[in-house]
Amino acid sequence: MFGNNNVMSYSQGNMELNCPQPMVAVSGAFKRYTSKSPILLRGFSMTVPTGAIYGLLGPSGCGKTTLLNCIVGNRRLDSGRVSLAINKRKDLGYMPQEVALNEEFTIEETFFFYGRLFDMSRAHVKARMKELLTFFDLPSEGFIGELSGGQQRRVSFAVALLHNPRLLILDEPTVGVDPVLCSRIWDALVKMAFEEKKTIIITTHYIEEARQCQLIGLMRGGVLLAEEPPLTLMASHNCNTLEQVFLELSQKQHEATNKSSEDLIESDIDYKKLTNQYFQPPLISSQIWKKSRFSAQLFKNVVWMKRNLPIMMFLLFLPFLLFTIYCSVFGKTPTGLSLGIVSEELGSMKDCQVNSSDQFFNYTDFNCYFDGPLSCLYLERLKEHDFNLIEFSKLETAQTALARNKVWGLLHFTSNYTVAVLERIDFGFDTAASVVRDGTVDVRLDMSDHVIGTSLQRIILNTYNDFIGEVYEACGSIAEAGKIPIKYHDAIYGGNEPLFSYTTLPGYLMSFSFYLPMLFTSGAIMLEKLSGLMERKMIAGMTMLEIVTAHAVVQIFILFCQTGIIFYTAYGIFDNPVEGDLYLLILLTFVNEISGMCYGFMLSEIYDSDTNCSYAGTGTVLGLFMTTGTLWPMEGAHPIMRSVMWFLPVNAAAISYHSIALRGYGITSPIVYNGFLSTLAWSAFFAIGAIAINKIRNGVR
Ligand SMILES: Nc1ncnc2c1ncn2[C@@H]1O[C@H](COP(=O)(O)OP(=O)(O)OP(=O)(O)O)[C@@H](O)[C@H]1O
Repeated sequence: MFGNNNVMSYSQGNMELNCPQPMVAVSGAFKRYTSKSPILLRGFSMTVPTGAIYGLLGPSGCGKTTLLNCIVGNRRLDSGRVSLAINKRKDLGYMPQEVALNEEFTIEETFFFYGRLFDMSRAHVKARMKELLTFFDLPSEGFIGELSGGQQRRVSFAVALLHNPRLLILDEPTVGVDPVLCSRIWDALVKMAFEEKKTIIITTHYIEEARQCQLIGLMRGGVLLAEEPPLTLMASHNCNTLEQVFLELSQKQHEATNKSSEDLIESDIDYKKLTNQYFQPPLISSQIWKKSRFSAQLFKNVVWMKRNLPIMMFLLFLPFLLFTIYCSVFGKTPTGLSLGIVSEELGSMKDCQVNSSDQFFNYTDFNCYFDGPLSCLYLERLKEHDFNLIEFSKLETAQTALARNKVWGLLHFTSNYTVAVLERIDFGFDTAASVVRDGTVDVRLDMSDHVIGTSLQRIILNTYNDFIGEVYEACGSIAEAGKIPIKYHDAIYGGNEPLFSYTTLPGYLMSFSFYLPMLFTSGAIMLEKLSGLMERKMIAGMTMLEIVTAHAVVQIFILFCQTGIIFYTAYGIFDNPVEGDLYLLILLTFVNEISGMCYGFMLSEIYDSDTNCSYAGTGTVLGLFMTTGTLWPMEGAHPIMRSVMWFLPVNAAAISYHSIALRGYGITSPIVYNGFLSTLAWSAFFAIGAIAINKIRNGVR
């Protein structure tokens, strides 16, 4: 058929205008997008006979594309009926207004993708492709994204014809096509309708090219103004052009209603009363899952990954990068902190190095012997904690340094410190208040940083405890007599000196492993939605289940790689503790990733804009991150928040992970299996939510 310019002339009398079953019949159609948006169809009716070319004309924005979408079952009418003489999607060829093709595909891959979708054999696709490429004057090689706009539209047109459908719906097919090719296309359409009894519905803004249609439907204000052959229309209105006819009919409608088309659309009618007759779209129930369509979508996903290697590398490198940064910088005890020292009993801290035990430091009155004054001994113990001790001769200067953050803390010893400490030990209950005061180390801290401040408090106190124990020993007692009478036994979990990063790793890992799949999934689905690819594939018969399962296959492959990289970084390169079963941790991470993926699906169903979708995703994960114990333990939260946090996604998984990794609990522990159950329940909730939203918004498929 294509490439043959010897087109037969075709008159309006050849179609089956009075055939018993028209190819497309729309009756009493009502449609608006939201309760606040204008009514686009107000009891609209049209009849398209089998074997006709039907030109649907109307001003821009009057709802032509919306109507076509309702005919092909991509959108639901609010009320009214669409009847089709076909019942298989394979019999429908649809060319949307936008190009809606994968830019990463080559021309050949595009044909094979749609061929596979329609279950065509490879040889058949090849033969049709050759024919169509010649007809549309297209190159046989090259990426879609590298073709000109006009060439892309022609590929889009050719794809609609690939499977030789009985009903063709073409939304502005001749935009961007040169006049010569345009005339060839119209010849071919006429021939398809005449010889092959194909039915074609076409919208166009070039009203005069619609002369070649057998029937013209003039749409305005949500209704059909006329539905007649073009010559009849022109004759009955005494006009030479279709454009004049359209203007005249619009004028008449305006005068009859005394309203502009916009006013008409927004007229105050009781919409709910009018829209109580809903009929299922005829092409709605295609087979829910078909191997050929699934494999077409999987093929598309694999090609996308191959053509977007930098993004793929980034997705794999990102976990390594983030966990390397986390394990290198997060949760370690702060070191090298500057501490100011004012010791009035020393001329200078250098005096601590002078060993003159025979004169000053031999406290024979107390039977105690030291290498230097007691402030020296305490400072020696503090130095073991990697402090940078800075000596100040005056308290005022030291306080100024503290105020200017030159030091994080300030320790002040009185001139009588050593003797006062020893007198206090010696006199016990009889110690004078002035002695207690002289034997006290005055500590001033900069607590603006909670972690540094509490770390300093802990070290200063623990070091004092050890120091005073040594003093007691030197005075002939036992160390414990001087120390705070509390004995810490070895910690049952977490070691005696746990790093903060050990505690926070579960929350961080769970938040991150939820976030990445959510981002990738919502991004991939939004990309398809916004480019019109999703609609086009679904009109061709692909189901949401096939799209989701094909995506899940790819996503699970990526998740395997990412999980491996995360665990290798956290436990192979860095030495984070694992008391329990490593495989259980990996399984929990994987389940959590699946939950993130399902959340990504749900978000992509809720939002129509990728920006809103990624804001919502990032926002929720940031919120969840706060509740996972990464930044602060849940036990410190407000009681209401504390009771809610248990039911949030990611949180139970993080708690479960914590117990496996740091306490060595197994799957039989309630805290562990609750983490699994909660994550699985959330996955199910997100998946069901995604399906429900999809059905509510787009109709059952
Ligand atoms: N998904 C949507 N949600 C809300 N409004 C929409 C949606 N799609 C289209 N519209 C609005 O519905 C109206 C009709 O759009 P439609 O694309 O059906 O018109 P059209 O007649 O095909 O226009 P054109 O000839 O310019 O392509 C427009 O005002 C459009 O903004």
